[in-house]
Amino acid sequence: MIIKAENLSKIYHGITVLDQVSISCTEGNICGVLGANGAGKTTLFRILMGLVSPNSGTVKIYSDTVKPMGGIIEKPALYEYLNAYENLNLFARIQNLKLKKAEIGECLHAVGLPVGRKDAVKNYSMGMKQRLSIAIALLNNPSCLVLDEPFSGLDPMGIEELRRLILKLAKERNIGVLISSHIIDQLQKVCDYLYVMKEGRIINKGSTSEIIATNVKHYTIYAKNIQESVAVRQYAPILAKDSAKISIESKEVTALIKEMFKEGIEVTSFIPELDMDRLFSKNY
Ligand SMILES: Nc1ncnc2c1ncn2[C@@H]1O[C@H](COP(=O)(O)OP(=O)(O)OP(=O)(O)O)[C@@H](O)[C@H]1O
Repeated sequence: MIIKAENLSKIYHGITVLDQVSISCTEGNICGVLGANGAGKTTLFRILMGLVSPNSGTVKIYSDTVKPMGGIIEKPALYEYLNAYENLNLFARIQNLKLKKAEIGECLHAVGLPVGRKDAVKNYSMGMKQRLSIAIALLNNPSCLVLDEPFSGLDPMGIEELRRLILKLAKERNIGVLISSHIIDQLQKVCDYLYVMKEGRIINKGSTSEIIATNVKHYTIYAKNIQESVAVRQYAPILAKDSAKISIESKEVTALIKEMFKEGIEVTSFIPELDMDRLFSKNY
């Protein structure tokens, strides 16, 4: 265990924006917090980072490092007119860290940024700014990395690259990572565990595979000869040229795939589509 928060509540101007929220993250694990705008994700992350005090509840951090938490809350805060090297150097000095040029180069390399680029970060893409902010958050070798909406503003390639970086960091450094988003697709491909937040409360939680299995509404199957499948037809599919959208219980999926295999259907993908109403209506 790296971080364990229990029964966190936060009240702003008489309004409860966090209500008895409990959340934890272990070494090497990536936990996602999914919630619509205003659900309380940023407030929760601010409390976990020690930037805001809760009205009640506890945060316990299990780490020997001096600064166990690192993170980005809301958008990357960089010195836009300095270059990447100068940004890292400045943030290191603010924290009393004396890094050699080569060490700064290593920090840039670790997040996949070019080491030799000399121009100001105002020229960087959003994805590069996110990477640089992560490099800054990693300066103290934290045990837990907190990333608030890290995918926002990124294009699909940028999202994929950032996902890969997060997976690499969690694995190589054995750190816990907490990520928030209001888009489940952004979290489900990278998170081991998901918390679903609504109006300041955790209303659903579980391993990502459990959450997907219990909240899938439809699957879209892609296969060139899908129209020939008798097995698929029993699910009253919505058929397109080489795809079929069906409603099926997740426990029946394996049997259907086996049937389709016997029929010689050349399945290229089987994509689950989550039922957002179900996901957000549960009362955990
Ligand atoms: N400093 C503050 N003072 C007053 N109200 C606040 C403050 N910070 C957050 N809130 C309120 O708390 C609620 C939760 O906001 P928060 O930013 O934590 O949600 P969020 O899930 O991160 O949303 P978003 O995705 O839009 O950032 C909102 O109603 C917000 O207006």
